[in-house]
Amino acid sequence: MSRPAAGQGPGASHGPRSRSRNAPRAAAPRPSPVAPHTLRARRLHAAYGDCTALDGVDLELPPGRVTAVVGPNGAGKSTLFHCLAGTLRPARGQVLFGDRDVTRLAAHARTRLGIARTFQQLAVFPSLTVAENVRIGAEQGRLPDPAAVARSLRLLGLDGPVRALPTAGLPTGTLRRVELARALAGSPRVLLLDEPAAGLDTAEVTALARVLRALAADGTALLVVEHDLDLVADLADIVHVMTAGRIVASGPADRVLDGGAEGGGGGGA
Ligand SMILES: Nc1ncnc2c1ncn2[C@@H]1O[C@H](COP(=O)(O)OP(=O)(O)OP(=O)(O)O)[C@@H](O)[C@H]1O
Repeated sequence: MSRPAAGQGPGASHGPRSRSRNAPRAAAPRPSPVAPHTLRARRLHAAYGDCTALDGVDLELPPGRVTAVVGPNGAGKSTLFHCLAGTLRPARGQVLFGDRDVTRLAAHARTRLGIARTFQQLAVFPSLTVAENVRIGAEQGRLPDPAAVARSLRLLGLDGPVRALPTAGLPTGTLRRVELARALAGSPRVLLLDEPAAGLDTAEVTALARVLRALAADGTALLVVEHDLDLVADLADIVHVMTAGRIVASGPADRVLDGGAEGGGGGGA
């Protein structure tokens, strides 16, 4: 995702150094238009003591697209995820939601704006039923829409008898669906997914991919931080490879993942 620095891009050394006053004015470079609900990280830096976790990361999550971040352990994926979700404040850089700077906005306030997340370590309330857990998502989200609870339960196949069961003791695959349904019940515009396939079997991963594709087709922006490269290849419109706190390659999955992303490689950006 690296971009040429100002003055270093293609053609930067060409053209006259000065031009006559009457020469036609070249069109001023315009910032590319940003869709109103695009979540963006700009030049993010984060550190834990002496350990640099993010070293100038740029990322864009456009509506209707699945964006994946992959890379070896310790690359900085979770740190980036936390900065986007609002559970970690970067040392430098910005997080923008459309034109709004949300860098200093707490996680719950971002959820209200429509930035929802799931957790790598499942975080459902064990004594509450499936439906009660999902209802919490509707209350905390962008729109307090009671119909969204039923819709989310249906989308995730949780609208049968399981909806009335306490979540304690339910299998991991079901709990992942509960988490996702809870996030969706708030009608988010952006969905941040931290290892959504962890602990799922092949059939569950296939079903998950189908749901996530449908959400993107409906206009939701998705971020998937994931070790399951088959899922990433199947799902992502664009893949960013992180190593040592930087994005070192970006592009379509078939190009980027050929380089062996989990080993820290990756194709050309
Ligand atoms: N709480 C913490 N305290 C100190 N160092 C941390 C902490 N969390 C992460 N780090 C360090 O920051 C760097 C980035 O870690 P991060 O968890 O963001 O990477 P990751 O790509 O998500 O790794 P994984 O795939 O293992 O989850 C690593 O060097 C890690 O050891």
